[in-house]
Amino acid sequence: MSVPEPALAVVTAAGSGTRLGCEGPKALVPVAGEPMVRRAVRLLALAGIAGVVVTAPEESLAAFRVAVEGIRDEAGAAIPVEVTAGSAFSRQASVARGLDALPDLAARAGAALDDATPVLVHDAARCLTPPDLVRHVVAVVRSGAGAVVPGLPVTDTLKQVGEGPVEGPLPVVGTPDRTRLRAVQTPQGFRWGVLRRAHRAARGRGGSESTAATDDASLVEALGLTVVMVPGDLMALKVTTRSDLLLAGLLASADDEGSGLGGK
Ligand SMILES: Nc1ccn([C@@H]2O[C@H](COP(=O)(O)OP(=O)(O)OP(=O)(O)O)[C@@H](O)[C@H]2O)c(=O)n1
Ligand SMILES: C[C@](O)(CO)[C@H](O)COP(=O)(O)O
Repeated sequence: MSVPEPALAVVTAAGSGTRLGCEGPKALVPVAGEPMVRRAVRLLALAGIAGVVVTAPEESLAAFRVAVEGIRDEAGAAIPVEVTAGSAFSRQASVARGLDALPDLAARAGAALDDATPVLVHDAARCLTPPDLVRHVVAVVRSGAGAVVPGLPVTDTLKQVGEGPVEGPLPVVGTPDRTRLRAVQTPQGFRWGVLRRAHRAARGRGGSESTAATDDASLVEALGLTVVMVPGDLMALKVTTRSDLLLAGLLASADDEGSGLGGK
């Protein structure tokens, strides 16, 4: 049996954490005693990802390098982790910078980087993502999909609203059928050729939060290519607000103690 090509990842960690209201970079905030970025990269390594580029705030590169030192895979071997400057403008622009650093990272990891190489894009803020979900996304890319996203059915009724101030009041203009909607998570997985093409085509639009894409799969959709949805996992929640941080801390402590929490 042939050995599958190693998979690589870009972890986005250059955000400031405005909605969390933290003092320093959000990805350095600890969850159950471990900085979010370290936890996110460590779980990727345990899932067999061969090397990771981390995009960090430009002024905090040294602190991020310390935070991700000495991360090992399941067999105990250190994996290469490259910390590079992300963009203050948008997540999309940060991912683009991470992709620029990927060829050097692949060389350090002794991995090929050809059109079919599986490349994940993952949020440091989803720092509890189970290795099983990571492995599943990679497996679906290896089986031939160009782009794969995990997602969960929504449990609230969703309304579409008209124009107006965010705080409202706003007119309700529609109620989409929620059985066809999914709340999308990361890691999102791609064939390298597809991801590179999608980001190149969108390069001019990442300069501000209002014009940038909110995820990488939508850039692939914009090319008219197929994106496949697989079941997400509640543990892949995104730490955005104070209450998310509290919940993540509780879940991480329970999981670290081997409660078997997690899964769907
Ligand atoms: N310019 C940016 C913005 C976000 N991110 C990363 O993208 C992920 C998802 O972003 P989000 O949860 O919105 O983080 P922040 O931008 O830090 O949060 P906020 O919008 O509240 O400031 C995070 O891991 C964040 O670090 C990034 O790399 N570069
Ligand atoms: C990529 C993402 O996590 C998928 O749900 C999400 O769109 C990121 O949004 P954010 O506002 O940058 O946190």
